Amino acid sequence: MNISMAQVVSPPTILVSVDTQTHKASSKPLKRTHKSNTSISTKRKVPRSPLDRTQKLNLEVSPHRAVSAVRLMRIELGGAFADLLNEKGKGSGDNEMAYVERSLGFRTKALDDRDLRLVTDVVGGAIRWRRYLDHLICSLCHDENTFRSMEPLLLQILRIGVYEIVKLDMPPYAVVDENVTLAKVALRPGAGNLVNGILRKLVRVKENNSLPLPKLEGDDRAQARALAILYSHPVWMVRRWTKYLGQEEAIKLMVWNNSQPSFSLRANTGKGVTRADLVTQLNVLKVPHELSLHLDDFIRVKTGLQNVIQAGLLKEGVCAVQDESAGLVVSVVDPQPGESIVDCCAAPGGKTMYMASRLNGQGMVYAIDINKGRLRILTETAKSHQVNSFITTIEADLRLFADSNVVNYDKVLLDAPCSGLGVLSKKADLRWNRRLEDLEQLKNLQDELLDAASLLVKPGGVLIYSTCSIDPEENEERVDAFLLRHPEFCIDPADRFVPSDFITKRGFYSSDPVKHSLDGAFAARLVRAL
Ligand SMILES: C[S@@+](CC[C@H](N)C(=O)[O-])C[C@H]1O[C@@H](n2cnc3c(N)ncnc32)[C@H](O)[C@@H]1O
Repeated sequence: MNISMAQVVSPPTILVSVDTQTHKASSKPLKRTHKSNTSISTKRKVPRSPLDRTQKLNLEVSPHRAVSAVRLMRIELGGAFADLLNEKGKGSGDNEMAYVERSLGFRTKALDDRDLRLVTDVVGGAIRWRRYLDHLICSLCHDENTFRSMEPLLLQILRIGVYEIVKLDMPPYAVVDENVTLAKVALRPGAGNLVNGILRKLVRVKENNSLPLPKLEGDDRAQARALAILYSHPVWMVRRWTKYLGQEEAIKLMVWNNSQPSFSLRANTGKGVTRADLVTQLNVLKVPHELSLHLDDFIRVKTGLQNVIQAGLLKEGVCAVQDESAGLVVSVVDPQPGESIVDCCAAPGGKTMYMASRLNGQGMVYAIDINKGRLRILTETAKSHQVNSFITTIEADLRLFADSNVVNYDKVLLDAPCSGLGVLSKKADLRWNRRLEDLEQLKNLQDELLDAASLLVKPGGVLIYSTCSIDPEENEERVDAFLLRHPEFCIDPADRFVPSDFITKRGFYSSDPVKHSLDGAFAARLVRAL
């Protein structure tokens, strides 16, 4: 098959993409009225002289708290992504301090490795536990209005303090003092007094074992509201999971979502790096790891990802951060040398890279995506992974591309835009940015993309539909609706490609965060009649 770039590049992209990266206005449970009075500016300023810098250096404030407060502001008000800020690692320290200076008016001493780990823990934790923390802060305020009108920076400082005392069990009076200092220096003495009052009350109620938390009692709605505070999730998610999984499993899922995420690394065999090579490198870096039980090229890493990033292993394309649940989707595709595979919603390219490396030097992956910026990342990654000769990128809306394209392919992967409800442990802020209404929009888009993707499958070829959601309405229900519209397709059980533990009664692949300790993902293999 020959498909030149001129034929396929950039049909007009007229529809806006909706994917797991779409950030919507957050649906906060405890609404607050105060407008931001601390700007999160992204403007570059003229570089300061070294003298200026020393004058603005504040040695009283603990660096990890100042940086955490500013990161939290950037995430909540500026739309930055928690996981991306974490991935930047130590190298971004200077830039980070510039943000601190612009937002707080002073610099702190530079972050050391311990500070950096604390920033990751505190920021991730304060975001995940936001609803729980806000409930405690509001309960300990003089009155509800004080909470509702609290300025954003003050609230972030309190969230940090409460999280450190209640969830990290840090020495309480040191936490109180340090956060009071931060509030005084970054805001004003009165703000420090408020932080002092609330955190001291918290220490007392914690010591008496009487944290003001709701009881799990009353009707379903009341229980869902209580669970939403106790496990810090939106009420609609609690209700949905209670309906589909039952209360006990819903709680286990929320506990998983609140736990420190672990990561997997994939050795880049496309570049000739074996898993044994990667193990050697991780040993040199003293990064604790375990071999994946399910995939030959994968290694699990619970801590030490920062060391891997700092050593340049990702940048040099030695390995990629990829969850095993996503790797197993590629196993369901089962790329074979010589095949032509379309990756319909490809960017930023995690699955594209793995598929290309499994072609063993023969065949082509056509990577389509509507988002130019994300496709650019895919192209760069393909170069550093040395699989660019086996990938053709196509910037297009799949629906327009499929309508105008006459070529049929062996395999078509549709890794559809979805709610991302399976990856909430890794994407700490996603739960607050998703709304129930998003699901309806996403389901329509998924149906349209499935119809479009099906046009690209050759007779006898395979369509693989996947998501990183655990929601049946985005998974099995979309497949069922598709099969009703397209009787020329039928289910091809995925049990030949992934361990039976991941196979549902109907032959779909499904990873369950609680059962498998992986992200939640889904994939269905659908074969087109000859
Ligand atoms: C879940 S992400 C894909 C992740 C990717 N498969 C990976 O493994 O890295 C969904 C992607 O669908 C793309 N997308 C959304 N609507 C699209 C459309 N109409 N046509 C093509 N791509 C679309 C988004 O830009 C986004 O990159």
